[in-house]
Amino acid sequence: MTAGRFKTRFAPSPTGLLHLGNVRTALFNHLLARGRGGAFLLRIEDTDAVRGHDRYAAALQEDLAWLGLAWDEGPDVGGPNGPYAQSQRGELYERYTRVLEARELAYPCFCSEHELKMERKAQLAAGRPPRYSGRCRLLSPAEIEARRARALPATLRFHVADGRTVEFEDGVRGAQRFQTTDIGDFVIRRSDGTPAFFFCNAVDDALMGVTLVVRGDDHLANTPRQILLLEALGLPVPTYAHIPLVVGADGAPLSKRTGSRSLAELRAAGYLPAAIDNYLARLGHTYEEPGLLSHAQLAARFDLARVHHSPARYDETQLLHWQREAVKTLSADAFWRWAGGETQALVPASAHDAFIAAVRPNVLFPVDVARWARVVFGDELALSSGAREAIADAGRSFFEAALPALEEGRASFAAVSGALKIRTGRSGKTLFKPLRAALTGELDGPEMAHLLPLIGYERARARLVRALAHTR
Ligand SMILES: Nc1ncnc2c1ncn2[C@@H]1O[C@H](COP(=O)(O)OP(=O)(O)OP(=O)(O)O)[C@@H](O)[C@H]1O
Repeated sequence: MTAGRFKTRFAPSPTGLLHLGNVRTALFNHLLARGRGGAFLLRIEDTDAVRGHDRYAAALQEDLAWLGLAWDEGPDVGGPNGPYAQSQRGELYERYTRVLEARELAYPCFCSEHELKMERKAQLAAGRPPRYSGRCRLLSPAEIEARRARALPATLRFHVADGRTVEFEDGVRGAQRFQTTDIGDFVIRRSDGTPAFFFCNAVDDALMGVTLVVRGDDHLANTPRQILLLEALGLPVPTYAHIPLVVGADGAPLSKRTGSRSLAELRAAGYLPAAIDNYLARLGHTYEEPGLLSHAQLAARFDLARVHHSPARYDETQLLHWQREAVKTLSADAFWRWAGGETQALVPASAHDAFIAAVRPNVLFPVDVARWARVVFGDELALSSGAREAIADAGRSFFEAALPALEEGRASFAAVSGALKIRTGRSGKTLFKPLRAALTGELDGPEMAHLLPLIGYERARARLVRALAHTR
């Protein structure tokens, strides 16, 4: 067991792809570890009998690595407290349940689901909060043996002494108090022999030397139970910080079960790690700095005291804002890789830098870049309906004048539009709109002064001839 060093962790259950809710929890833990020179640990919580664990465990590691949330201990990288997948730690949990049994703090419970349900119903009807009555704790050794002889399924329950108060200082929510009388004896091993989530989770945090647990406030009610377990086992109790969940537009928490948009999906669409990083670090947490920050800067300024106390609402407009900021900062090489195969195939090497400079302010995703690559370098220019209309409105005489103006100005947009202004007497929108429509097929886009040299004289000429044909 390592002690002392500041250590946070992310402990997902690999039951689906990570969404922005769980990713933000991972990020907050990572920022805290990096900001305080501590360690960040990744643990895979795969004890429940759900299929697909391996696939999702691999996917979540890929996601975290892509986002730059490298773990100092965990799968692949190893560390002194492994193994880091709970499915490989069964013996350890057994050992700690035996400790509780030996201390007479855990006992087998043979109550059936039906019996428990009836008990809860009766308690609720009597206006009391439902909790296990502790009935099986009173069984004598002989009665226990008799039930075992009948092969009755049994869970293992942890005995919670009545009349105590569990107190802890939550890193976000401040002082917390829970009465043990409200908790009741709870299950630490299911009847199929698998250990319960909060048992393994608490034991692992202690054994792995985690000093700060930052997790969603969906876990708040587990915390007093986990503190009681760790105290009973004589294991160190970490500090806890419960952060409000990220909710969707409908106000419901993002969840794997409800098919919230996954990080993998956002990555495939071309969202950049810096955009996600900056968006999530500010989702329910305040930074003074308005601009894009590096991960190290985000970490240095992260503070649990600035985590908001109400649920954070996922807002795609904000995410797009950070995406725009992140696109601005991509190096030419990174931009090129991000832009993808279609753009790489269309844009000649000699035009790389000029093309990036031209389109960068107008693109958010690789599909946008590819669209401009087709507009500039494609042979077949598609005309939007707006562009068709603008060309028709400008009329035949406009394009008859545009051809010699192009001849004169060649690939300089200032020269071409200047010559066209003289020839047609038009200026402003009435000049630029049909010209852009004919040359790009669109009414908006990157500056024509940047685009025309890339489109080049030959292609531009063909496009004006085609526009002329459209005016007939
Ligand atoms: N919507 C959310 N917002 C913020 N944190 C979340 C959200 N959903 C889950 N978490 C947190 O992510 C961490 C990892 O959780 P885990 O992968 O086990 O997901 P989960 O709790 O099973 O969620 P899900 O509902 O998506 O299955 C936990 O600390 C959990 O509190």
